[in-house]
Amino acid sequence: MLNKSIMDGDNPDLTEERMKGAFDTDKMAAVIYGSEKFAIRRREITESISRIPQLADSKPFSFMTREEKISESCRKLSVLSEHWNQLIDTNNEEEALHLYREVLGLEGHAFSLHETMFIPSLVAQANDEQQEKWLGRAKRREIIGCYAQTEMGHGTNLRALETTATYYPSTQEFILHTPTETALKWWPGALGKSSNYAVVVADLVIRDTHYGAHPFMVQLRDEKTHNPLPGITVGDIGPKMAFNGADNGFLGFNQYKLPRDHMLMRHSRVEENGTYTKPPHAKIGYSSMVKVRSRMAMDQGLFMVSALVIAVRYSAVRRQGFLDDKSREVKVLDYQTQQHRLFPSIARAYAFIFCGFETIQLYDQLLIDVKNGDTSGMSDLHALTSGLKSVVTHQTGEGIEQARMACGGHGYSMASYISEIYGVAIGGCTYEGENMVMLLQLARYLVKSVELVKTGKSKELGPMMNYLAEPDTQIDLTSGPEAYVKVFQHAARRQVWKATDKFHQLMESGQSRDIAWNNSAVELTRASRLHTRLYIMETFIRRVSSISDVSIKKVLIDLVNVHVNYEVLDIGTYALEHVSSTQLDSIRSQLYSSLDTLRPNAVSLIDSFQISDMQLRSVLGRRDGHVYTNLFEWAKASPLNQTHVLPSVNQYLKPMMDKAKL
Ligand SMILES: CCCCCCCCCCCCCCCCCCCC(=O)SCCNC(=O)CCNC(=O)[C@H](O)C(C)(C)COP(=O)(O)OP(=O)(O)OC[C@H]1O[C@@H](n2cnc3c(N)ncnc32)[C@H](O)[C@@H]1OP(=O)(O)O
Ligand SMILES: Cc1cc2nc3c(=O)[nH]c(=O)nc-3n(C[C@H](O)[C@H](O)[C@H](O)COP(=O)(O)OP(=O)(O)OC[C@H]3O[C@@H](n4cnc5c(N)ncnc54)[C@H](O)[C@@H]3O)c2cc1C
Repeated sequence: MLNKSIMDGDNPDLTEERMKGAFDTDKMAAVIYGSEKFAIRRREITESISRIPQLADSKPFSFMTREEKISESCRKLSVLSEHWNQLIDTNNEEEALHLYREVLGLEGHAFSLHETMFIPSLVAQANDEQQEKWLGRAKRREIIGCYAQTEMGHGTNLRALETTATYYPSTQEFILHTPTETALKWWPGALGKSSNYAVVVADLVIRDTHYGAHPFMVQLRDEKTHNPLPGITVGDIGPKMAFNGADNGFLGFNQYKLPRDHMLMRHSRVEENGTYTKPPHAKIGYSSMVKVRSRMAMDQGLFMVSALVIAVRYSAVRRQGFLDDKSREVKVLDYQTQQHRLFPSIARAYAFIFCGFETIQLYDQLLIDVKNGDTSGMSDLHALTSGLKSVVTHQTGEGIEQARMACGGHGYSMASYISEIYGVAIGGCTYEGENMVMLLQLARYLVKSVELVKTGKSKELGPMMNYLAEPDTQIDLTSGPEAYVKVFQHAARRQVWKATDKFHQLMESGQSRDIAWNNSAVELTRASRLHTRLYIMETFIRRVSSISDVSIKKVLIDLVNVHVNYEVLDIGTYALEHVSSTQLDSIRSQLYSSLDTLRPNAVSLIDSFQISDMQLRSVLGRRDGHVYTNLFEWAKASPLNQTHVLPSVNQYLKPMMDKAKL
């Protein structure tokens, strides 16, 4: 059986699709998840979870209130605590993430930030002694932590954080203080009600000198009673667009005392007498953000995949309208418009995940290098992940919204669950650095790269930047995907140079650096997007070229073809400088034929992600495809349907109607 999802009793329309798939979905899962070993482990973990009934949802998420969601996730975490070691290798981050996604879903929970930022901050920022003291406790989940950096008045501009940590050599203590309302920490996930510790980022002050943002390990609550400690004001910031299983919080300090060794001191130090040692790289304290950004291509790719699993399966069972055969309505997946809506996003999702694997590995390597005193890779990874997180989150939002619309009316129902996926995913456009701001961070690097080329120092260009120094050449579009890479290189190069020239010219005309930068910013962000999309395309092609299995490679080449044609058309206005409108017409035709080629494998391509029904939490996207029965059962379970006559009818509507009858 090539598609391992085929099961007796499934909707025959889906079974038909699965039979059509030309490749083994287990083998594809091994490619997606980086190794056969991990793909197998994922399935084993999913299987083991299904044997623990207490880990199942007690009722559909979409019928739960916020309080119920928080309580449900805490209940499951306590069940999980009895089973960690039997379910996963607790030192394996990817296994842990899979377990969390399966059991707790994507709406957030008490440990969301503990695993993603609190522990990584201790790993990267605490010295050996401090790790000895806290890391084990955190990993054993004796304590729950979060990452408290953003303030009500400042998130992006870390240099303006107002929370102070003032060192007093006389007592060898820091005093943490929130001087104003705007200095309240605001947004940190799991801060409001769950965490009893936090890595707090505050402005370090010693003898009236401000040294800027530094991380501190801070106990927030009593370990026995969980009550806030004296001097701490903490609470939940209220409901959000999505991610409401998480208690994002606020936090204020009133002259809160902290022992000296609670500043995380792997890279910068404050001695007993107040002598300050600066870190080997000014931005080394930002590493936890880089860690999360380096994960985001993978995580966002998986968000998009979840929406696509739902939309593609649904499109294979939804019949509406006619093509040639007037005796039976067609599957909506057969419409070219539906394919155009969904397939380029499938391609992007694969591409994002392949990029994600690269950036996760780059971060892990950087962590080792920095520990060995080599910080030279920090700028490259910062630039790469800044651009990638911005492009990927934006395109994921677009893809999920298209998936919702592809499901027609049912996509708008919470039964599809797509709106929740959308709400959580697009949070990524904001968290870990607002997208425009992060595109501008990459732009700094691009501008510097052009300056290197201009001054004859091309040899010093960082990875991925050599194309900026190359001359424009004639492009032969018949020479395969590499030709499309050339189109992107031309377009990105031209835009990067154009934006840099504009910036330089404005400065030469007398504008200050900051004003000239601001007046070039839209062009600069365009340059960053094109550069990042070039990286995504190159990574996708490189990964697919490295695959040896013939049937897997064949379908992924079909997917690459959808990708390169779609992407070049999508940047048509930039590509027009290098590609004629006749060539664009021919790319259009190739896109339509590549959609057609991909069609028989569409369901198998999304099944290959092996996202369980439990993780998907979508009535519309279930593996069995019995959409209408499942939908009706779900609606009947709505709390509103537990009684024929609601109290509000008796209290308001009926008296109103009765009165009108008199
Ligand atoms: C293991 C199991 C895990 C289970 C978990 C289950 C989870 C399930 C998934 C659920 C998904 C949802 C998860 C939700 C998680 C949400 C997490 C969100 C957390 C946060 O949002 S934390 C707060 C984040 N905040 C930010 O990102 C702030 C953004 N701002 C900045 O980063 C900086 O202020 C900024 C913009 C970089 C500017 O900094 P600044 O100091 O002012 O620097 P300059 O602009 O002046 O630049 C100077 C110079 O420095 C270089 N630079 C900047 N940053 C870096 C860096 N990080 N590394 C290297 N170099 C850096 C910059 O490029 C400049 O260089 P030049 O050479 O040009 O001078
Ligand atoms: C779901 C979620 C979870 C979060 N979790 C955490 C957490 O765990 N811990 C934590 O500390 N924080 C967390 N945050 C906060 C988050 O990191 C910040 O909201 C984010 O960094 C953006 O900062 P801001 O809110 O200050 O936006 P602002 O910077 O105020 O952005 C507003 C607008 O101003 C623009 N802008 C700002 N500066 C510039 C500039 N220099 N140039 C051009 N335009 C600019 C932006 O592009 C944007 O359009 C979370 C946020 C969300 C939504």
